[in-house]
Amino acid sequence: MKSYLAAAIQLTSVPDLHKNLAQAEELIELAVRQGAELVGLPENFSYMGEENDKLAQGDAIALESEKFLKKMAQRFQITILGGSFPVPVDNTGKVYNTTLLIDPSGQELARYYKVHLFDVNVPDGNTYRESSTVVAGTQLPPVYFSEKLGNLGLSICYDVRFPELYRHLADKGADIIFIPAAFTAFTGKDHWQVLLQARAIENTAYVIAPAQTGNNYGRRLTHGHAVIIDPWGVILADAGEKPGIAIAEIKPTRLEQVRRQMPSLQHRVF
Ligand SMILES: O=C(O)CNC(=O)[C@H](CS)NC(=O)CCC(=O)C(=O)O
Repeated sequence: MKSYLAAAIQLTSVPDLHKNLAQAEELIELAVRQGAELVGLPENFSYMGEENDKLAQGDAIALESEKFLKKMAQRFQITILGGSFPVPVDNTGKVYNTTLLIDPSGQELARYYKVHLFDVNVPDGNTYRESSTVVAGTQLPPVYFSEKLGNLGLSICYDVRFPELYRHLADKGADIIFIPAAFTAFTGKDHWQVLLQARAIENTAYVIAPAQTGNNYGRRLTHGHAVIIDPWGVILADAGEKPGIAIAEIKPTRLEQVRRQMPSLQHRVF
């Protein structure tokens, strides 16, 4: 593994596929100009909208999103995580909430279907029933072993509340964990940063957390603050509340140092 720059992209995705891809492309290009070699996009980067509209356009969103990711990876010679997008599941009328990791040649390296679905009545009055349109994945997420970039672990958004999933990634050797999200503004203000720092600290791993921000549609407000966190839990970059990027250096020497200073992964009893 070498030292390199990684970027977490922050978007306000809306119910307009092509507009979202154009916004994403601009920010990917900005990250690449600043030297990023690994770039992550947030959950539902290509479409945020009413569940029924998302389903109705499911095939087009899935196809265009995957094509877009491959095109960006090849054009800019980067490894890219397509935070998530819906992929229709045969004979169900539903989709998998899917994240894809693509290499600079456009090859798919890893794929994960979100396991934990956000079926929550948020105390601000908004109700979420992700399971009404999404089929839960049944497999733990993969770790992709990259000689250059380190071992890259995948996850999506609400997963962040389930530490056992990240222990699995740590057991598999994850050095860098992706947590792309569309966190609600209401839960995000109290939970987002704390949960992300906890996952970084307890697994002594970098966390790259691309995010949705602002008013995506209707009353849907997302928290923003795409961040990159180091294995000690320090926030290296924070995109704030507007669309933009968080960019920071990923360093193998820092990983080794923190794992020497705090060898908690080696002290596990259970
Ligand atoms: O709504 C959409 O259009 C797209 N889907 C999402 O944003 C997903 C599923 S509803 N959001 C989350 O998982 C938020 C989790 C969260 O906010 C928390 O854990 O507090």
